[in-house]
Amino acid sequence: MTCFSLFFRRKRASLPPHSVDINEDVSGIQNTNMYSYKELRMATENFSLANKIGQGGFGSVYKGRLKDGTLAAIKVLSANSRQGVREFLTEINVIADIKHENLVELYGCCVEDNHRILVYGYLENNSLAQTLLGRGHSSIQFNWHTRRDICIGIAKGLAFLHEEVQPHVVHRDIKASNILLDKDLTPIISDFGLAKLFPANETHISTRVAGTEGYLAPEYAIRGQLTRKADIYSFGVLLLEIVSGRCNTNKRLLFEEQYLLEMAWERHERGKLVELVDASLNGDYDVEEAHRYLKIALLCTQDLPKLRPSMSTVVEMLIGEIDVDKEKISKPGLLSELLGLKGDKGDMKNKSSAVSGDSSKLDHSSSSSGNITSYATMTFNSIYDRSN
Ligand SMILES: Nc1ncnc2c1ncn2[C@@H]1O[C@H](COP(=O)(O)OP(=O)(O)OP(=O)(O)O)[C@@H](O)[C@H]1O
Repeated sequence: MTCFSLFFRRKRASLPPHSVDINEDVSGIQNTNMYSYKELRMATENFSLANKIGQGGFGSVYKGRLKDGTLAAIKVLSANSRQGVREFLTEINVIADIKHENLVELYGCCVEDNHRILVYGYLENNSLAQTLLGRGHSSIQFNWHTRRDICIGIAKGLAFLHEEVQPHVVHRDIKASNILLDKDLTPIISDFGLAKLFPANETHISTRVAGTEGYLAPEYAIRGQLTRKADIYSFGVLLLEIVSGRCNTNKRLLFEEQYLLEMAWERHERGKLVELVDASLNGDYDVEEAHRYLKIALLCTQDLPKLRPSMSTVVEMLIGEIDVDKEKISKPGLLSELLGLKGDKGDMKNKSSAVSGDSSKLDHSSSSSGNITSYATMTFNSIYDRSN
């Protein structure tokens, strides 16, 4: 096992199952409504399959009607939850006091015997992963205006967490499946189980890496250095997904098309960024705006965290208040330093085999594009694949 594989034990790597006892201190929960198990059982008709609306790492999610008639999404921590009790507590700790139109609303929780349940506002239109990026049929029309509004809404929610909430919140798991849509297709950021609070005087912390493959900022994935810029990187990846209508990684495609971020950098260098816009829009979009959005995505996914704009700047860029054309985008490069792989392509090839032992993908990457990010992503992915 290489040292890198420690980072990537599971797709949603965090705590090992049962690392925190179910009875971990819940007595401190004060800042939210406490529901009785009986009320939630009645709300969901005894947690019936008919009311089950989702399944995540945490456990099952049910739709239910509370005593006062409000519709709710009721998340039941499963006995063998890999999200764990600690994330249950984090979720309450982080969002119970926060209200924003782009953040999920926590109505309360239930802590009774071994039951650990979270109760949220119910959101009618599933997640972006299930709708925009899902393979199944979705009745939602994601036209350009809708996509633009979704991008702006997510950015505003994140800017609020990063810059207005005290202590600041880093979400750590911004991705398509954590963006839910309400009945008006307003995007709502959910799933705060991995979030970290940053007191005002702390700019970064070193932490165990948790998050989702494909969205992880390199400095965080490699060094565990967490700042708000890690969320901004993930947001950049998500922005690319929304504009292009595809997942960041799709291993069923031709090799050259498997990694969306690679494609974006490659198109950017050829001055053809706009080729990435979702073909299903049939050209019905504002070309300048779409180009701007793709450029913002690249600004957010620059290797050096300090070069990535803040979230409030991203909001201004998205709504057109800052001229993105004047912004310089720094090509990938830092990854090679982080991996200790400075040098020419030949160098990278040799070291790649040494690190991962899987030279076929890496050879392909370095010879086809010579792009260091591409190379490093391949390294990440091969390490990741083998450690799972
Ligand atoms: N507030 C909500 N309103 C409506 N549906 C919800 C709500 N919260 C969750 N869901 C549904 O439940 C599903 C599972 O959500 P959950 O947050 O538990 O897991 P996930 O984010 O999909 O996966 P993971 O836990 O691995 O990140 C969602 O995809 C969504 O369909």
